[in-house]
Amino acid sequence: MGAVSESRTVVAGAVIVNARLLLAQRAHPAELAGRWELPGGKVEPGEQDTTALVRELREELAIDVVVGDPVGADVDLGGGLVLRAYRVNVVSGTPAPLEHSALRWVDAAELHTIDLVAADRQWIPDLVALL
Ligand SMILES: Nc1nc2c([nH]c(=O)n2[C@H]2C[C@H](O)[C@@H](COP(=O)(O)OP(=O)(O)OP(=O)(O)O)O2)c(=O)[nH]1
Repeated sequence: MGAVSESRTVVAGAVIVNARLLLAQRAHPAELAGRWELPGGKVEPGEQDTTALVRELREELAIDVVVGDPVGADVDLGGGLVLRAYRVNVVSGTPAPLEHSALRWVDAAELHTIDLVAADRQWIPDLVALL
């Protein structure tokens, strides 16, 4: 009941190691392909954000993470989607681009110049503060 009016959360993870942030290059859809994002995906109905983010990063990157604090503010993507980022710590595995075109580690300077997915640009100051 009421499903059409409820928003769906997209969770995204900020993996930071040695003052570099892990970005993933989208392979699809066409309008986002080639642009860089924080890896993650949609929270399933009834699923916790943290559970969803652990699941998504296992599926997309083959890593196990512990989810930490939120990063920045939620971003309204339109179409009933709300985007939310969390800091995550890798507990096992090495990130591999299982569902993305490529992965890249960026420092604060590179974060300003890379072609981020538009919604993620709002988090640049928050992410730079963590780098
Ligand atoms: N994962 C992720 N998605 C983002 C980011 N920024 C942003 O606008 N998006 C958008 C793109 C998509 O419209 C939506 C997430 O879709 P997705 O394709 O990653 O989700 P998913 O893995 O659950 O895939 P699916 O159910 O659609 O097949 O959020 C981001 O930083 N990370």
